[in-house]
Amino acid sequence: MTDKVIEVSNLEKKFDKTIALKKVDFSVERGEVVGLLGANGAGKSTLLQILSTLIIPSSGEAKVLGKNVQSDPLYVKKHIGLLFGNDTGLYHRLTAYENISYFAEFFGVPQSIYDQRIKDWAERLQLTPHLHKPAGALSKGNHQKTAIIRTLIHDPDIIFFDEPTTGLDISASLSFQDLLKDLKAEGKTIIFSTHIMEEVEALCSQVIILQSGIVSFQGTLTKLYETMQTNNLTEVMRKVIGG
Ligand SMILES: Nc1ncnc2c1ncn2[C@@H]1O[C@H](COP(=O)(O)OP(=O)(O)OP(=O)(O)O)[C@@H](O)[C@H]1O
Repeated sequence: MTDKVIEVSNLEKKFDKTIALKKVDFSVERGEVVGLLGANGAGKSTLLQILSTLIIPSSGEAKVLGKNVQSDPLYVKKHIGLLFGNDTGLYHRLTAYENISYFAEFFGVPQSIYDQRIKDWAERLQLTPHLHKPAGALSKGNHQKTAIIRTLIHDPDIIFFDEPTTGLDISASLSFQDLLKDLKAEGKTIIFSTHIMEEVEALCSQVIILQSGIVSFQGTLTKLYETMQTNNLTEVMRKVIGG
């Protein structure tokens, strides 16, 4: 039996005259890691923002864990983690630790549990020496690592990452990839947008390609390679989005 945890049907989003998403249909099963690909402006962030209840669609429907994102936003918010690469939303005067623990308490995570999670993940992402510095004084990469831990601290079932490795160095990016593999092994469902093809090849069981707001492909990488008659993802994306 399939267990569809994300269902999107006929979804559209317009910003004045700009059509950001057009008749978008897809579903994601529990435990999938999905790479969301497309050129700048293709609609990736818009789609993730609708799934995260941050903006409302113009028409159509999006469901997360069987709940409509518009009619049940609180339920959806409780069960998702989200991170937007260009806007971490951290409080600059609070330390990295305080930013994460504030969020954990908001979600009712007991201190003994969140302390252990912060300790483990900070170690993995090489953030430990910076945990007690104000977020405003952190480098871009350490800021992003703090936001990654904050995204995961309430142990969400579904995780949306919009360009999560923005600002991370190679070592931290690889640690992040390992973290994603562990989350996948725990059965989490993850959708992440990225322009880094190596991340997609290393992590994704499925890919969704958006072109000018339209889903032009959804399926496994194997299927994508067969369709495009090459097993080089960068080549595929060059053909699909040009340049
Ligand atoms: N708040 C907004 N107001 C007006 N137009 C918007 C708004 N948000 C997005 N758009 C437009 O919607 C389209 C899709 O943008 P979106 O940010 O979803 O693309 P993206 O695929 O995430 O791009 P990138 O790879 O550059 O992050 C673009 O034409 C963008 O200019």
